[in-house]
Amino acid sequence: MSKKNRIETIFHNRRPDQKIMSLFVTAGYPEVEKTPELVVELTKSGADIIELGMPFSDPLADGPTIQFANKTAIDQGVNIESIFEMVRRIREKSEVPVVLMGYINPVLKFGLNSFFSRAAECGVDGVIIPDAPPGELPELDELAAGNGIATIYLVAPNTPDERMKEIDKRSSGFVYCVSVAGVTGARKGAEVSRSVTSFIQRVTSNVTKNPVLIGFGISSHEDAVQISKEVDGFIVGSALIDKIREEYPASDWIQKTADFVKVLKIGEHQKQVM
Ligand SMILES: O=P(O)(O)OC[C@@H](O)[C@@H](O)c1c[nH]c2ccccc12
Repeated sequence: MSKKNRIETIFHNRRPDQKIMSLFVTAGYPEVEKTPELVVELTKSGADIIELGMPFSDPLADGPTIQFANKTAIDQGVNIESIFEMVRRIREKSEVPVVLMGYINPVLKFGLNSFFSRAAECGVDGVIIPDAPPGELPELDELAAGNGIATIYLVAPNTPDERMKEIDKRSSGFVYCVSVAGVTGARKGAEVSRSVTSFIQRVTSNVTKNPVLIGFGISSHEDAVQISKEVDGFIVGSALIDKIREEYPASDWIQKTADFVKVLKIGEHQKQVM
């Protein structure tokens, strides 16, 4: 992969005690025109990586919050081409690593070859395609690598050790550790922390080449700190979208969302002493 990949740079430059925070938003939610501005503001509030969801009508791994965001975006006509345009606009203002996250069908329909070359042109740094298991589409890995784009694969509690090693080998950028079996969605803190410790130990002993980010169900700074202790950082999606949904369409919805992100990153207390 090319040296300039922004995801690599982020992990390379981070301080030893710093947890990388990746935020997921559905491209075009709540408004197509606002996605670039929202992303730039999230970055100013501490997002280290942005995952842009490519909305799909049948999002198998997603819970109600992201399904709702998907539907809102699709109803506004969001498609892969318009998402590339959003990334291009983000790049006018920010060097934040952008990962496109979505399902394989629309990508295949767009054409793998043109998908990866256009993605690279617009400044995309990585892809997460949960229903394209590592090894099943070798041309996807080749095209991504050829265009300097990281392929981020997922490990889950039901992934055997040997498979985790294989996933690590085939991944670049980072490995996405899905903390619980099930779909995306904010969960209560206790539920997040209880069952995952031994799973995380298994992940950190099998995934040795790539950094590991953990996601699914994180909704507060406290959850994030606790669950990411042994890994390189964390991912938040549904809780952020819930927040946007709560604030939108008041005129200050972006600012309110950005404030929520500051607290997610550093905690309520630190925010007050800043
Ligand atoms: O929403 P949560 O529970 O905070 O989880 C992150 C998640 O939203 C994001 O990374 C994601 C959105 N759709 C997915 C599908 C599969 C895996 C991960 C995802």
